[in-house]
Amino acid sequence: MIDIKNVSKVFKQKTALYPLSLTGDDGECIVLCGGNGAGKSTLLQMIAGISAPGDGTVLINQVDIKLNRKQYVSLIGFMPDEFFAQETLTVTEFLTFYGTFRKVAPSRIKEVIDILGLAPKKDEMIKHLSKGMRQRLLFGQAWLANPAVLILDEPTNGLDPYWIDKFIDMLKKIKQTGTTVIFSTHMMDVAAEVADRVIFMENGRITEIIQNDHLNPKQFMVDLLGRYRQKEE
Ligand SMILES: Nc1ncnc2c1ncn2[C@@H]1O[C@H](COP(=O)(O)OP(=O)(O)OP(=O)(O)O)[C@@H](O)[C@H]1O
Repeated sequence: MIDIKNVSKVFKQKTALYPLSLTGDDGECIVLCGGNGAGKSTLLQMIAGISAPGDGTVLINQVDIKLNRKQYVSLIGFMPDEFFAQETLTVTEFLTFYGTFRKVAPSRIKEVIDILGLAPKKDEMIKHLSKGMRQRLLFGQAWLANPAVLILDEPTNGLDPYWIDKFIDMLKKIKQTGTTVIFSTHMMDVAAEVADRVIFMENGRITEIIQNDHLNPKQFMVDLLGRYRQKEE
């Protein structure tokens, strides 16, 4: 579970996040929505421990990164919005590299490659992969060790409709294992399918939270689209 208490972030003079608190339960999926510069990536990077909050704390399963970084990092998986690795590594080498830190068995690496449809590309260098394949690989890296909390920055960017549907199915299964999932997206249909809660952000603040009661999926979609269009106007 995630417990965010009063975190804020200022870059030089620019406030990227005003003090914000949020919790995410085991098995819950939280989706962050909002326009460019709303603060979604800043918040996700703070939960991932990549960017330190100016103020406040983030706890994962009660662990504070400032007190036990090693344990904190072992509890999370993070998919950034851009590729960050040496692109001359092959698909298998890249996942093996990350798997080594997390003591992931080779059989699990193979399983993730298969599930993500990357088996035909397993010996291909990352630089030769399409955008969608890179996205799947980045997702695989985050999910590899079955973390307690999965943090994904715009995971469906560049995915074709087939892989968007697969991604939605995967997240539904991952939630059932008790993993807390938090991700950002501009795709309301993806949010409507998997979110238990959708958090709208604007200029570094939470502006609205829409809870999914799972009783009326159509109404949830209507509520999300209504809120999204309101923001666009
Ligand atoms: N490293 C940085 N240095 C300075 N300002 C930054 C930095 N990272 C983010 N910001 C600023 O913080 C604000 C929030 O940015 P952030 O990337 O979190 O938004 P976002 O909601 O993820 O946007 P997008 O949908 O475009 O990815 C923006 O005004 C951005 O310019």
